[in-house]
Amino acid sequence: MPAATTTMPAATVPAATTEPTRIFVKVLGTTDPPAPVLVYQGCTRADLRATLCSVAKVAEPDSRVILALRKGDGALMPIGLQLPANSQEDPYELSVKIIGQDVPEQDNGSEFSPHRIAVLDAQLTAVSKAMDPIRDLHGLQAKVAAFQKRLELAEKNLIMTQYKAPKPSMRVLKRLTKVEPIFADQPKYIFTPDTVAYLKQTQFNNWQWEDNEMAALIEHMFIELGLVARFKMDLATLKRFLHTIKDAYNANPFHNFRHCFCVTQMFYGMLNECDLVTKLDPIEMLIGLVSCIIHDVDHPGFNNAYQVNARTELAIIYNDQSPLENHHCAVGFRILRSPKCNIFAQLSNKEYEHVRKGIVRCVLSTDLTKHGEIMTKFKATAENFKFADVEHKAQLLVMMVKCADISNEARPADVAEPWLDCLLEEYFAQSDREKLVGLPVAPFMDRDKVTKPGAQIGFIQFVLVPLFENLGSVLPQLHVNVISQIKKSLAYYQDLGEKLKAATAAAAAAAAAGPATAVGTAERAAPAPQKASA
Ligand SMILES: Nc1nc2c(ncn2[C@@H]2O[C@H](COP(=O)(O)O)[C@@H](O)[C@H]2O)c(=O)[nH]1
Ligand SMILES: [Mg+2]
Ligand SMILES: [Zn+2]
Repeated sequence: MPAATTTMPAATVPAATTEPTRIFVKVLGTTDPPAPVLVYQGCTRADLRATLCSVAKVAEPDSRVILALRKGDGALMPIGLQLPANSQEDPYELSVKIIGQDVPEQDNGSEFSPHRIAVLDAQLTAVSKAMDPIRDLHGLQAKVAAFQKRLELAEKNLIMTQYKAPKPSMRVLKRLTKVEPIFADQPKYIFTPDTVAYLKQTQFNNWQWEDNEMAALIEHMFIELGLVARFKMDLATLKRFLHTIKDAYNANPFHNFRHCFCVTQMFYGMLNECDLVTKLDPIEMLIGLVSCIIHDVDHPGFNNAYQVNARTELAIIYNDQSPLENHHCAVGFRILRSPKCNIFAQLSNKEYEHVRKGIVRCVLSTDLTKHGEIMTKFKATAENFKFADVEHKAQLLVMMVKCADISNEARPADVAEPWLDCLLEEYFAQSDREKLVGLPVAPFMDRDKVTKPGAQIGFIQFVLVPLFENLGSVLPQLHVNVISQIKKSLAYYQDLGEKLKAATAAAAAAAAAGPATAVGTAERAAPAPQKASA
């Protein structure tokens, strides 16, 4: 006999305007038949959670209750109002975990039972929450170091202190609809001539700056390149655009606003060091700069492979085709479309179309699966490169944005190495999650397989050096600071790799000789070589 239909709480059912969606939900670990649930348009996600809890006979939902809804094929379904209707024969499977409870009887004992996964998921969430202060500590250490550096620079009069506005500064909220006005008396940053000259160098140290300062430095680039004047940008709009973008970057270990700043600054550094400011049109510099700024906006911290394998919303929306890069582009242009952030407001239609086309091309080109194709095309173009050729310059911009995106190892060692730690932290968080939910794990992301030299040697040898040398065939000035630094980095990691190999062999020999003599891991036993700096 079919179970009685569960409907949403009466108070949340709107005055029947649209037919509700009927879904069937089977509670895992019970013998109850699939329960029909009516999902009304207008109800909230919280209502839906409450209803699912009542179907599973769990008391009031709170943050300790973890619900996981899967289709029959195992795909996780977001518990939201767009759940497609299904049938009693093919119901959604609902697993419930209450944090703090042991694995109950309904666990079928299998390591990968949906219930066990829900339990592990809940534990991971709890552990992750508990880790927050530790992550903060990591961030705090970097902040303290940055602050010390600022003090040193201030003492040397290299930077001027921030002008404090008499009114409290306005907070720019995360979502576009809440963009707040920027007033003329907002905190202003006045950078010394030394700082603005330093900003033009590819060897710039990003770690000394807070987020607001980095936004102000990017604002400075627009002004200094003449883009504000040429495209009649309203300065308050430019500030709001930059702050809205800043807030739309997530606090990931790697894909965060600081990465956005580094990429943008490397692009600006290359423009200057390679004499491109006079060779490119303002509109081309605008395309490159804005591409860098939006290129990873709202990155979720999980890469394209994860998006596809976990069948996430982004993978569905973009049909597995560069879901992240498509998303960054869409979010960027959505922000730009808002009148309060539209730095393109004064562009003619023709100019806007050119800019949009160029930016979309550059951002989509940052998907490394397109790397080979772009390299081959540019190699052919570079043989007879002409600054008078618009398509040649469009390809140059693509290459410059790609280079800037992966340019950490082109910076001095003390700037580059912390970025590798950030990247690995993000990789490991992804692979830990993949292991937990049974998704494929890429070896280069697996904490049990990755070493720093292992991560860098191949990447530098087979991606970075060929990429920068390809661009360097058109921009030979890149050899002076950038390509030479990349090669120093390669030598450093090759040296570290050798030392690690020797230490691993020594540790294995010691272990074979008897457990008492095997001390520490190979990595700990390896003497840390000094990394060559610029
Ligand atoms: N092994 C390394 N991989 C790197 C490094 N820098 C970047 N990357 C990889 O490239 C992509 C760049 O694209 P993004 O738009 O996601 O930033 C990044 O995700 C890494 O996978 C590096 O130094 N070493
Ligand atoms: Mg990206
Ligand atoms: Zn990036």
